[in-house]
Amino acid sequence: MLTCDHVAAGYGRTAVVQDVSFTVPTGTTVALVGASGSGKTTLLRTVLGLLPLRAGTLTFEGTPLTRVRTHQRIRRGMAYVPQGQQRFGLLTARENLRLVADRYGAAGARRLDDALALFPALPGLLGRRAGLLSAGQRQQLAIARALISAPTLLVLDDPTAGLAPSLAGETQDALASIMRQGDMSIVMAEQQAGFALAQADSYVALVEGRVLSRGEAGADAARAVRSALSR
Ligand SMILES: Nc1ncnc2c1ncn2[C@@H]1O[C@H](COP(=O)(O)OP(=O)(O)OP(=O)(O)O)[C@@H](O)[C@H]1O
Repeated sequence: MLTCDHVAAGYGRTAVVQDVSFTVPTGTTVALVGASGSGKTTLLRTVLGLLPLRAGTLTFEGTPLTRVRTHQRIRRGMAYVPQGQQRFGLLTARENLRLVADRYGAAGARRLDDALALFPALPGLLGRRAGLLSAGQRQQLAIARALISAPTLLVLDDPTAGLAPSLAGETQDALASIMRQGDMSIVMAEQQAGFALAQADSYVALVEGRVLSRGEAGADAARAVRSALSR
């Protein structure tokens, strides 16, 4: 379980995220929605420890994260898929996946197969350099790589933003399947307040870095939040 309690974060003199509180109960998904620039990425980077916490508390699996660095958070079970994945572009897709799978022996090999089964296009692309994949294919590769580490908390930054509808649909199907399995907690940022908000267990809507509303997710919440955010 992740708890964000009155969290604040920003850059230089700019306060971006202010007084944000929510929890991600184990095995559930929280959709983090808000317009471009509302602070979603800033908040996610703070959860990972890539940006310092300026106020409030972050607690993961019962432990305050104040002195826990990013690599330690990852070792404790967090995985982060940033928006617009560019890393390991010179390695093939297969090498990208094996790099992670090899750390986990037989379990890693099994999880690699499971991850490939979620993304029908990936098996045919394994020999291609990651840098030559399309943005959507690279996004799928990045999610697959994160899944192989069997995280307890998967943090996804707008995983379908800017993707062609067919690839966005495939990625959404895979994410919906992961959510249904309920093996991990998920925080998923989304600008469009669409798929994530409809499918998640709960949501947090941000406006200018502050919580506009939060509650149970679902189709009704998606409609209400879209209407509130467009005002
Ligand atoms: N490195 C940085 N230095 C200074 N300001 C930044 C930096 N990164 C982001 N910002 C500012 O912080 C604010 C929030 O940005 P953030 O990327 O968190 O928003 P977002 O909700 O994730 O947007 P999007 O949906 O477009 O990804 C914006 O005003 C942005 O200009």
